[in-house]
Amino acid sequence: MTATHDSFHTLRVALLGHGSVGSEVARLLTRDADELAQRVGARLELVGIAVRRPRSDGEGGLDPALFTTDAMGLVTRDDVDVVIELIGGIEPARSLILAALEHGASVVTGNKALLAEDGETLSRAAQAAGRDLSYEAAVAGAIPIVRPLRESLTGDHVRRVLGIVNGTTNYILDAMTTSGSSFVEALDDAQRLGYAEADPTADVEGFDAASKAAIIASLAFHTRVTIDDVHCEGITGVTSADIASAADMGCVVKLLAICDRTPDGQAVAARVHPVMIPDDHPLASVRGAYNAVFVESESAGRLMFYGPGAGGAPTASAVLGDLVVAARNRLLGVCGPPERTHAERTVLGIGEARTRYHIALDVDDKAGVLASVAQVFAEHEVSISTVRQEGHGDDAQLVVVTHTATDAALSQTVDRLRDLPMVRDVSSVMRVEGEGQ
Ligand SMILES: NC(=O)c1ccc[n+]([C@@H]2O[C@H](COP(=O)([O-])OP(=O)(O)OC[C@H]3O[C@@H](n4cnc5c(N)ncnc54)[C@H](O)[C@@H]3O)[C@@H](O)[C@H]2O)c1
Ligand SMILES: N[C@@H](CCO)C(=O)O
Ligand code: NA
Repeated sequence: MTATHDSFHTLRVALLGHGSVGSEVARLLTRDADELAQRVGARLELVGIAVRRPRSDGEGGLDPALFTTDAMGLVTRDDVDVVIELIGGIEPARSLILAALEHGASVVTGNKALLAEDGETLSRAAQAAGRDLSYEAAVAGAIPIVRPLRESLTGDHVRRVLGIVNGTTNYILDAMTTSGSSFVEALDDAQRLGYAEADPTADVEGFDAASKAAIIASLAFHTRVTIDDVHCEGITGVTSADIASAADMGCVVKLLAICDRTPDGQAVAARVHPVMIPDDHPLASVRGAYNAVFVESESAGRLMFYGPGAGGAPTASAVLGDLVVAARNRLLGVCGPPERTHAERTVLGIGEARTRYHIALDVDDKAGVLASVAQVFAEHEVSISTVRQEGHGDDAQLVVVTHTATDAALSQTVDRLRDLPMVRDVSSVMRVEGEGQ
């Protein structure tokens, strides 16, 4: 028999932030109140929304009395069961989350920047309080990836996770590739559509993807990886020439987060940088603000998670999913499985990563140049996969794609190439993923 609304308990929810994601969460919590009550087994009452500036207009049809600028007062109310943090940034978000947990509330957050910087403090506080700390929205928006890594795959050995985890940069690279938009035009669109962070530097410089890589690596490899461990290069240096060069090779340029562990499982690494990937690679067809995450694990094999990685409504879906689970747990008087970061694995630097390079060199068009260039590769034990010359005379360019080598050897090779008198400029250097050794 279905319970009537009046027979339900009420759980009280406080929301911090009413921006792209917060406003959508508030809207759905209100619109779907009856259905959510059925799913949880209790009504979810939104008791306050913390905002930076006072509101009297009852934005989004909400009762103006819900809005407050006293976020700390809201999270420390004795009657709040779940706090949803959607203001972003390190402070005051960290202090608010810690205060909420200390006061007995479970916490749902989408704050990858904070989790990647100081997730350990938050998860210890949640464990000490016996409350849930959930953050599905923090990685790849709507795509369920945190829960699969934290729960579904926790009996397997994850070897590598490879993903497009930033919608803004994927949107920009896609627009530059397919419609020839400029970087600035595409970024403006991404901001207007609510994909970009409050400060879009976090997106375009790769920090947002690096935060997600740290969270993914921590969950996948059961160890603690922070933002400081992640090698990070953004897309501000990607030129239309790089995109054209990739197209000539049958590739597209994507910003990838790559998390892997050594075959013995003793060390892990996480990096974010632009790569060229072949057109027929599944990640090449991830368009617009969509995200995709590949997980390779010992027993499960290759799994792919794909979907909207940013935007108010998709991200609100992940937040509400966490909210329903946290609320059910509150009713049962339990909390979900704690994060297990028992393994203190070494985190390797970028120099030890094994990768391939695409290098474009503006060179003098004369005898012996190719031999001199090839000699530099040989000296660093970097094997060349393909080499082609484009143009002649003053326009001569050599495009070299290497086999796999350590990043340290590849970057030393590029430094030496810059010193060669017949190399006028190293016009493009980009790592290559996909087929080939
Ligand atoms: N937008 C997305 O697609 C997306 C996706 C996944 C995760 N996230 C994360 O969700 C969080 C919110 O993102 P958003 O896009 O909604 O941001 P936003 O900038 O649109 O909204 C943030 C809101 O918080 C308010 N705020 C900031 N500081 C505050 C404070 N001290 N007290 C009260 N209110 C304060 C701001 O006024 C704003 O309304 C961030 O952590 C972000 O990284 C966003
Ligand atoms: N700014 C982020 C939001 C999702 O985390 C992005 O563009 O992917
Ligand atoms: Na997610």
